[in-house]
Amino acid sequence: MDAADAGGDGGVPHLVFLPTPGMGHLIPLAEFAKRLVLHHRITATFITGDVFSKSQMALLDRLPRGIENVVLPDVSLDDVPSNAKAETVISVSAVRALPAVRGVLGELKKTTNLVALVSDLFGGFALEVAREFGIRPYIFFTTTGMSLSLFLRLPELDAQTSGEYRDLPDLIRLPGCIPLHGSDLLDPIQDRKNEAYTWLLRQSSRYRLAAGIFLNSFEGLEGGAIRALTADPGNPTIYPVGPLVRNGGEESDRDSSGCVAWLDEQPRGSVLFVSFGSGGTLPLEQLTELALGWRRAGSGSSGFVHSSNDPFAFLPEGFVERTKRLGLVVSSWAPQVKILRHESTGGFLTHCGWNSSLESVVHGVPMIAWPLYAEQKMNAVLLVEDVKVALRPRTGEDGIVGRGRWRK
Ligand SMILES: O=c1ccn([C@@H]2O[C@H](COP(=O)(O)OP(=O)(O)O[C@H]3O[C@H](CO)[C@@H](O)[C@H](O)[C@H]3O)[C@@H](O)[C@H]2O)c(=O)[nH]1
Repeated sequence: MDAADAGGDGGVPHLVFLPTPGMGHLIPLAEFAKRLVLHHRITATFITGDVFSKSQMALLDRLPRGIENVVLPDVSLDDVPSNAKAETVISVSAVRALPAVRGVLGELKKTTNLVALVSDLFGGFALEVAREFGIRPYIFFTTTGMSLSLFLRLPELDAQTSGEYRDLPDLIRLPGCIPLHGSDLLDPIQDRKNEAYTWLLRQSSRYRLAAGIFLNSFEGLEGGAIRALTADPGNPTIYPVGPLVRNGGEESDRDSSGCVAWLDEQPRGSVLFVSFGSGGTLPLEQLTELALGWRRAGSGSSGFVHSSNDPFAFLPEGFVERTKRLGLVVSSWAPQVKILRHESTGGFLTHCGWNSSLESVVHGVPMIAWPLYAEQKMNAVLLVEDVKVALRPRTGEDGIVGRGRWRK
């Protein structure tokens, strides 16, 4: 879509972006908005909520002029069970926020040349609202073409399948994609009785209402999937706009952790960077095996990142002290893009979040795939078996990757 195509009767075309909370969604959506505003005659409003974290709001505050942010009051989730899965919580919040979203759209319709709404992958319900206001509804899909293919086929797959997908005897063949075991499909569809599954089904069945879907991937990486998605006349227009990754020059990437200064001192290609994204955690037993395996590896060094409030408390006693010369442990947010593009970094042990995967591919860093949740197992299959830019550690019968398997 370009500015001319956006149409409207006068004034700079204005877009509304509707992200759900979570850095993995916000970072690429913000990157997309930034490029549209800087390279096209477009202005934009992000609609967020009180529930967005400080660092998420800071990221939006740093966007260029021409991008505003409207913060909606929190919706009540008192009736949502405390053990509800993230996909349920996000979908319920998204639906309950719709009246307030309508209010903002109504105002923007009066004051701007509002032409389109772009929501992230949980935005199925907002597509209908955009149509109510006579503006074009788009999805920005923050992960792979392979996952998008699954989302678009989920209603069909649901109708054809009884029982759980993980018990299907045959591989699942999404068009143009490497075949998958049912157990590799994304986590929230692994239990079809769980509400999270019903919500994803409801979300994905609305995808065909979209005027188009922006996909954060590219043909050089997922040629088969993207060609099949674009060739299917039943799909909305697919725009493969990836890889949309930050360049490492952002304020959020400043080196308060000392990572870059430490990397400057290490030999070229010698460092393994370990990070499980903005929300990944490991069971204590696995974290201990990983830490001890790393120490046993001896030569080579690691940046080790963990996103808990007090990650050091989870490491084996004395670990930080004993590994001081071997590597660096960072307690919170690390300047990941700066680390990946540093010449000392030779590998990345990652949870296979799609932004991390793209950042690694863009900077030519081979990966060790350690998927944890969401669609990460699917991403791992793609990276290991199809694109062949990652290896996968062997898991023992107890589901743990032992320290020996970590040896160089
Ligand atoms: O210390 C840190 C930790 C993370 N990041 C950045 O945060 C983003 C993390 O994104 P991603 O790698 O995609 O992980 P998640 O935040 O876990 O992403 C969620 O959203 C992704 C996109 O939909 C999905 O692929 C994942 O499975 C889902 O968990 C990346 O840009 C990282 O560079 C940092 O800069 N520093």
